[in-house]
Amino acid sequence: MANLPWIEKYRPATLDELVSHKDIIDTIRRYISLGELPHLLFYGPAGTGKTSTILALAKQMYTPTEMRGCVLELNASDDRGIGIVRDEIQTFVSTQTLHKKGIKLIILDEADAMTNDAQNALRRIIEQYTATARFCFICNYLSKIIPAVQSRCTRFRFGPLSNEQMMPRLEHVIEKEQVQIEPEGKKAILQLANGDMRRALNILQSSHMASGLVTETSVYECVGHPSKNDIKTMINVLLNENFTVASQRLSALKTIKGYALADILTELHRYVHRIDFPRDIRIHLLIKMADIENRLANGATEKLQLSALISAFQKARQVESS
Ligand SMILES: Nc1ncnc2c1ncn2[C@@H]1O[C@H](COP(=O)(O)OP(=O)(O)OP(=O)(O)O)[C@@H](O)[C@H]1O
Repeated sequence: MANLPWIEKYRPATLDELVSHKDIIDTIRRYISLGELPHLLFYGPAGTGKTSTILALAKQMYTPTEMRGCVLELNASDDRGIGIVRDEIQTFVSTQTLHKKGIKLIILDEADAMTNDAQNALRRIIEQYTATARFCFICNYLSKIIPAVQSRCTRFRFGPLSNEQMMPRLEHVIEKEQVQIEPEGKKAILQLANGDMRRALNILQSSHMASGLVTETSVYECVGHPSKNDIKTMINVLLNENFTVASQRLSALKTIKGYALADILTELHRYVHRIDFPRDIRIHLLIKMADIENRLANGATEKLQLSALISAFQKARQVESS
């Protein structure tokens, strides 16, 4: 246990340990108590407890010995094509087990990576073995699950966790691991995690390992995310310097600190909303920044996109002064 990453060490073992999504957990508890589990489809952003919920449900439904025979868990490291459906899943659901107690559970984690052929092949199997097996599909993008599979399942959306929901869990781990941390450090972790509990625990663990006392600065440094001071400097440069100076200073800052332009854009976005720009200028900046983010996500070079960002601010200033 001691060597485990904290995300695994503190993976909720029971449904009670899961923070948030109370409605979903209550509904699942009802299914278990009535012994009427439907096929399930959990979807939503990463690190919100989808896998933990189904694993906790499985632990509640089966003893450890039964788990081995009754639960099949497939994730992204397994083949996602039609072969796995024909071979592994079909064989698993059609084989009799020594434990006659109940139904089998097939967990298809990261189901959005399954090919359409594989999902289509599952339609028959889901219906054919509905008396003896239940399927749980887990994915980030609902649109990647074919409508025929969606309509066979009861869907649950796991939204991002709020800071109020994450804080007690974060503090639980801080206490157990005796992490020295300042209140501002906790706030920085929650802000960077953005509703993803896995990310929050990973940042906490790496910041703790990197420095004795976890502070706001050490958290930002640890993940290589632009600090508030550096963002203020960047805004200042963008709003006041000419193109050449802005280009030199931002490139230098970016290189020295190793910041990614995508992270800089995320932080600038907050500022653009906060600064009192005239309406047209704000709209111009937001559209340009969204374009740059899109191009970065599609593999454009950072150098050219940084120039595009500086140009967007230069243009905004021109419009404002004219
Ligand atoms: N609701 C929650 N309550 C408590 N801990 C959580 C919760 N959600 C996530 N965690 C923590 O984050 C880790 C990752 O969670 P989990 O694997 O369940 O996320 P997921 O929603 O399945 O993510 P992904 O879509 O990336 O697979 C867990 O091991 C646990 O430590």
